[in-house]
Amino acid sequence: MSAVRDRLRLLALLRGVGPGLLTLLCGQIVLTSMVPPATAIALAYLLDRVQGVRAGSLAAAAAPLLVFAGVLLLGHVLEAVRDPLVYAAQARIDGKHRAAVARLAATSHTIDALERPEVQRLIRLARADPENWTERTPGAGAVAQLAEFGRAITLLSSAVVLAAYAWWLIPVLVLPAVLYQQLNRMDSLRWYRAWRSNSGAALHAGLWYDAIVSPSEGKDIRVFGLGQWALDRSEEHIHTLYDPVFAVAKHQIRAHWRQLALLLVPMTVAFLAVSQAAARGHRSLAVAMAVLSAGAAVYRVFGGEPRDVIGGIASLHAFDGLRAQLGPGTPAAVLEAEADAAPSAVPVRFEGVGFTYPGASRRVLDELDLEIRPGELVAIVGLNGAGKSTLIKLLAGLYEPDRGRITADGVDIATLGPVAWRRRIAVVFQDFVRYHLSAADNVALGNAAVPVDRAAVRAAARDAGLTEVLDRLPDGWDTPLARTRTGGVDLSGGQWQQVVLARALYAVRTGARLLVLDEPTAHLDVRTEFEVFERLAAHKGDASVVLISHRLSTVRQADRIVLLEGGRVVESGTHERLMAAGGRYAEMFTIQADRFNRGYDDRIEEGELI
Ligand SMILES: Nc1ncnc2c1ncn2[C@@H]1O[C@H](COP(=O)(O)OP(=O)(O)OP(=O)(O)O)[C@@H](O)[C@H]1O
Repeated sequence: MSAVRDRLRLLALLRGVGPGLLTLLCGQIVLTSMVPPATAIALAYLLDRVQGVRAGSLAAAAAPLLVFAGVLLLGHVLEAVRDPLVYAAQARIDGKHRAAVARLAATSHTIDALERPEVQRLIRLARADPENWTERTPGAGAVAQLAEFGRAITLLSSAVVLAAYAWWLIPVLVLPAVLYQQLNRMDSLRWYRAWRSNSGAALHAGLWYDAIVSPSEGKDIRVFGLGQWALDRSEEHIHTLYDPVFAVAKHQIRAHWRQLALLLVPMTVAFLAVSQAAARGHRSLAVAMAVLSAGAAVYRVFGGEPRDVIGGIASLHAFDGLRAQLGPGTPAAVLEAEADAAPSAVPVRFEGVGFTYPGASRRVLDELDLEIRPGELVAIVGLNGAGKSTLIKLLAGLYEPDRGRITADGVDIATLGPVAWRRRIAVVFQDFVRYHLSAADNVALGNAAVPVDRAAVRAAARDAGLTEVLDRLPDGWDTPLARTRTGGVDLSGGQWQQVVLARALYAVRTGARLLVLDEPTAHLDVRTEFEVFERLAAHKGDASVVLISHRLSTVRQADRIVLLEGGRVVESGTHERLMAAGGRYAEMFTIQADRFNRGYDDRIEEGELI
């Protein structure tokens, strides 16, 4: 029953093809399915006439000859239009299906689900992207399923021709043919399982292959001389993927005699019987020819591709699995409607927040209390691994606390809804994204919810100290920030940080009231960093700012400095107060200042503190 439901689901995808193209495709399939029996009948008609006319005067055979030629010609035309029609239909279905997978993945507003290997596996399988070494797509499955109806028409109409001659031809020819197709389908299923059982190898092969051809990994590959090594790894994984598939294929070729026997034995029996009847004059040669060609058609209809249907259904099942993993989610339109277009700055509080990464045992945040007041510039400092970035990810709603809550003006941000909350905040992550887009788009992506405001883009770039960099770009604002794009350029790490800072400042100019920056100045030299900090303080308006930095010389200007250790806030106050208190912050600052004065890196590692 579920097999029927799966097939109906595949057919339902054909709605995405559009009425015009679907009509053409159905027409092509139905007409193609009628060609074999029509050929059989046209042949019988022709032979009948040829037998009946005297040698030398074949004029009476002209009409049946024309009919026969017409049927053959129609078959060729239908064959020729098949590929473009199928290609267009598959492309439309697959495009819509992949968009649905992306939409489903986007309904997950936290990122913990996307970090699960099972979710990534399901996304790859559901998307069925040929780039992921997937050969069978839902589009191919849907079209193959439709084509199976065409084959059923051929089978039925050929069976009618056969039955008109002798009913016993049905069990002799049609039943073995159905069994033949069943064996084919089982073979395809085994083949598909062998293929899927090593899909992880495809992923690894792809990773090494991408590393060889990508400009970023290409640097390491060349510097460390890893080219051949990476190629060998990629080939190893390809072998892991294909060896079991080839083994199954080899076994199937060897065992193919069963199918051959099913094909040849009944066909030989039936064809001998029909030929003999014609030879003895019991039936005319014309009828015998019609029966023989209809009998052959019965077997030809099973030349289809069960793998397309199996692969397409597997992709739909993966889509269901993904939906189960990600939960129902809330439609983006509903969340958009709930979001406030012009939020105001409000106090944000971490109240007894505890957090452990899914699958990890160590608690990263533990009973953390912190208040960010409206308009305040709070710096968060701490050693590597103290949990600073985690705190920001929770603040951005990318993970939910396992204990306690984060509130905005007293309301839990979890109940505010992700869109409403994210409209209020702008975040620059340590591992920010360098979009292969123009400089202007890279800044304007700070707020995709409003139409691009060129004046705000320019102002944000100016505030981030980016104007000089942009002035030097060959195509100004429209220059793509990627060397792999025509006319594109690559920026230095520090310049990229300024672009991303401008992105966040653009978000503030267009409505965000909490600016969160995770090490926004790590790539900047000390002077530029100082300037950026000054600009930030000057241009943040009434927005609150949370800033993470390892350079304590920069954060000393913050309204308040918060030291994170052991998953909680251990010190909080202005630079002067914390220095006067002589605690951990004062110790860190003194070590850093000393190292800086001696010309070393000013970061402090664990173990340097007493
Ligand atoms: N996605 C993740 N899954 C599991 N553990 C993680 C994940 N991200 C971070 N961690 C762990 O959480 C702890 C805190 O990491 P976090 O990145 O928040 O520290 P941090 O203070 O920002 O460090 P740094 O100063 O080096 O950036 C670390 O032990 C890290 O290994």
